[in-house]
Amino acid sequence: MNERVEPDTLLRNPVRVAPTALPPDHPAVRTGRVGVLLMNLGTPEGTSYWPMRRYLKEFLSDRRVIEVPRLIWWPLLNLIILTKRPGPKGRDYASIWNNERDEGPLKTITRGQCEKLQAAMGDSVVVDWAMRYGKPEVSLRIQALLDQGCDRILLVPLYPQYAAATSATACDQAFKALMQMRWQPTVRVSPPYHDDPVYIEAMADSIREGLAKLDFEPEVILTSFHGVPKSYLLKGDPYHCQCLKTGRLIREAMGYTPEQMRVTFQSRFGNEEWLKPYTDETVQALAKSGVKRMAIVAPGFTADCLETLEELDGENRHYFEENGGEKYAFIPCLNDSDLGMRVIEHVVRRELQGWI
Ligand SMILES: C=CC1=C(C)c2cc3[nH]c(cc4nc(cc5[nH]c(cc1n2)c(C)c5CCC(=O)O)C(CCC(=O)O)=C4C)c(C)c3C=C
Ligand SMILES: [Fe+2]
Ligand SMILES: [Fe+2]
Repeated sequence: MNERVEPDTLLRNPVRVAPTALPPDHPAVRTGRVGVLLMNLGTPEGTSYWPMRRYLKEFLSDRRVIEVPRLIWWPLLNLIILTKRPGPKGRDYASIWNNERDEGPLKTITRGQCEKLQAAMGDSVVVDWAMRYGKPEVSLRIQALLDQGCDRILLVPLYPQYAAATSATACDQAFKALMQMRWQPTVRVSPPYHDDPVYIEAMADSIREGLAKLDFEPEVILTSFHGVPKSYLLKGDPYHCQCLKTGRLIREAMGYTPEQMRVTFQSRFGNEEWLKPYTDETVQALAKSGVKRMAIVAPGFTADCLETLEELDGENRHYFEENGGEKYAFIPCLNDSDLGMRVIEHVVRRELQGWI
């Protein structure tokens, strides 16, 4: 017999009964499942010129990231930046590339987080992951969750601190996909967790674990966050304040003085003033002032990526050593470690209350 689904059971656990409205595999059938979509920034598909250019073009065309008027930005981006930047940045990416999987570490780690979260949550939810720029696309992964019967979706921007340039643009991308839908799923967005005690404790534990592996005790530890232009702070973005609060809470949890553990901002781009103090300048100044042993950690990154592995573990290490520093340690991000998964699972379970 040709099995059918009763119209009123399309919403929950379709029961196969005598022929009525829709076949059970019709795309409109929703089975009342809950989806969780982990969203991170994105990474190029390859390290050669064209994949790098495509990635940078998508990223740097985002008005949430670059707020310079288009009339000025468009020629600058297309004529200069997209000609010059893909080459050297591609080489930087090649130095940290996961050759086994042929992908950036950000992808490998985010997939790992997704798989581990799915294992921890069991059948109660369907967990997936997507990238704001590049692949896997947010719109396709939302569709994949719908195809698996999800009628409620929790969007999880994987950024402890909120910034319009990261969390908001990831959500924009999800909402853009929802705009095309007749039957939208019900959506929740997980909030920033910059001061959540579970996150702060996980960071403190991870730093303790990192320090315990060293053959030296750092005189100074930097907590380095990705920067944004200072003008974003002045326009009301809470990112700067959230970073400072995270930095203070981690420092207090570890019992360091403000001299021993400091917040800095890295990865500046262009000539505008960005959030200060700059990580690279601080590293150089510390070495020049006679500091011989330092460590650096990046609490704002949920996964290791170009900005941590190449910039913090590579570039800044050289700055320190070139200027008289002797011992330098980079402490990895939480990634898909037990500590990292404790944080993600905590945030997800809290935001799913009432759904599962
Ligand atoms: C030019 C403006 C940029 C702003 C503003 C910005 C904010 C911002 N970015 C992250 C996290 C990441 N950024 C990464 C790489 C990266 N960032 C920018 C520019 C801005 N970021 C560029 C151009 C790049 C690509 C590399 C380069 O060309 O320099 C990454 C790494 C991705 C990877 O594949 O490894 C992350 C992660 C945050 C958290 C943030 C503001 C809060
Ligand atoms: Fe960035
Ligand atoms: Fe960088």
